[in-house]
Amino acid sequence: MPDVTFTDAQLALIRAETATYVEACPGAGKTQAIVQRFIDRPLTHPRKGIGLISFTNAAIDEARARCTTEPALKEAPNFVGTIDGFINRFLVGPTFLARRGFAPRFHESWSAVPHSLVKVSGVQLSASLDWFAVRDGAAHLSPERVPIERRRAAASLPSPDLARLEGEAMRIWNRFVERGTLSASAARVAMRSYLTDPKRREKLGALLSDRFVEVIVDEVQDCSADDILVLDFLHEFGVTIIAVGDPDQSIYGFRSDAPADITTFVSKLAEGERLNGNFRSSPAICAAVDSLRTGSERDDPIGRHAEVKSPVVLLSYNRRQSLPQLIASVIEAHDISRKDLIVLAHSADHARVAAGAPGSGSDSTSKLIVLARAHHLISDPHRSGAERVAAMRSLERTIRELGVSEVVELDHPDYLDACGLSERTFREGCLRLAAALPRPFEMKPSEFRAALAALTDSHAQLRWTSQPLRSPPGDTWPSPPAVQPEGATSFAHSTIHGLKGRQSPAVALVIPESRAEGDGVQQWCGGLSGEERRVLYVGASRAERLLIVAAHESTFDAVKARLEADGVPTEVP
Ligand SMILES: Nc1ncnc2c1ncn2[C@@H]1O[C@H](COP(=O)(O)OP(=O)(O)OP(=O)(O)O)[C@@H](O)[C@H]1O
Repeated sequence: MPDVTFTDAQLALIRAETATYVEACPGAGKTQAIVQRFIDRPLTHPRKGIGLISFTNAAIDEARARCTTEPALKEAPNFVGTIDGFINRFLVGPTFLARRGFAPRFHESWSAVPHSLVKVSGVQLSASLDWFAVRDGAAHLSPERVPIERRRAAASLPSPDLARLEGEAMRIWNRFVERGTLSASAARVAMRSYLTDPKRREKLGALLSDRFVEVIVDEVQDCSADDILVLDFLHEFGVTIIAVGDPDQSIYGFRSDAPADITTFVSKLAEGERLNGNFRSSPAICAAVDSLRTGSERDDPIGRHAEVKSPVVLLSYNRRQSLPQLIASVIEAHDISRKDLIVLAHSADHARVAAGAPGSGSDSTSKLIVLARAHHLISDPHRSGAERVAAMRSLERTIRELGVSEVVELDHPDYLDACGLSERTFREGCLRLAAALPRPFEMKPSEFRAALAALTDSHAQLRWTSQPLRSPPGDTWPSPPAVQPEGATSFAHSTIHGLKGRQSPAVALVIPESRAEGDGVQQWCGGLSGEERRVLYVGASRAERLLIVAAHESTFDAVKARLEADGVPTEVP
């Protein structure tokens, strides 16, 4: 960890004796301070543990890295992890086991679970189970969870079709839960029901207050209504809650179907001094962040970049493909090395293209196309580790869905048993399959299908069949993924959500086309608060020395005018 001298406000947070909430600006050292608290506190109670819960990996990674010198810190009775991990481990897992006699299996989302696609014959839209919210035993398609490119199709579904789709979603959901397969949202539904049963609540409360003396919560603004239920429950049973957050960085509202009342919860805690000093960013970046913030607070640049004079650089673009070159010229002029820049956008594909990396291609759910795309991503050395792992999971899931009739409906552990495989040998089998395939997008879909049909050893080992695979119309691939030209390099890139809690010396923030139904720039320039504006705020506040705002030409004038009106030093190269 960097050698830091904590400020008085940070020290007050590190040493608070009672349940406390502290609000802070971006880069205020919240994460640094709570990790320090986590390291310092375990001696406060001889037997009980401390929990550190975060919504981003930044705090978790930092805490785990610090624990390498004292490994006992991350062991029982302490806990370091996400709120999902906390809910599964301490609330849903043990209660489910006690009630049903077997332990549930948890998945971050349904997308990793085979057979979780919701399809109804005669209904145009096939839906991910992740797009539904379940309340009181009924599934509701939640438009905010539908990817933007499918949202219109979802919104225009006739009501009878929607009802059938929701009915089918509930049926699939119940079947999984019955068998003990739970996504994070299914675990929350179970948790809600456990916590509303007074006897169970009492029992769980006693267990948890015996286990934890304190739970520290980072990024509390990202709590859903269910997360608040957990914190409220812990507070009620006497576990000290230390919460830190920045309300303007709340960018996960789209995941919940009910708004979380964070204000009421934090009002039950003592309010610590706001951390206004921004250790991360230069003065121009702090000014841009102030402009993007809905409230009137001001960040004070107090860190090692407080003397950096660079203005915020504004770029206008028409096609995202033109951005890599424009960005390269800007960083050269500002003496920033390529490795110090990250391109950020709301959408992963926008960030990728603006960074000069190839796009992902079609989002079709046809199994042949899914396999082709997964194979392409796995074998592309320019893809990040995370992308290749996600592609591997998608290939594994598809192979399971292509299972022969005796195994296709089995739950994963039963499937492994039936095939005589372990999780490791199953994964190795899928990896071997991927390695044996030719490059799909250099041949016709029917030829790729024939190559899959010829993998008889793999069919026998993993018990799958290529028979249901169909070639797309005209035997041509719909929008195959682009290939990185030989010798070309792209910038690092990420979604804004993906860089939450972290920072980079230089950031190019890509603002997309203006949208008739409203967008972040309209909220910002119209003085309105809104999640899309907050996403821009989070993106801009990741920058340490140089912020490039690359705005589509449909929003550029508005962005420039707003920044200038707010006194932000800008430069248009
Ligand atoms: N007292 C301090 N002195 C010097 N540097 C500090 C201090 N506290 C934090 N920092 C540095 O400031 C940067 C931001 O810290 P940190 O990530 O903890 O902020 P944060 O409040 O969690 O930010 P955000 O909410 O925007 O993600 C880091 O580089 C950290 O090392």
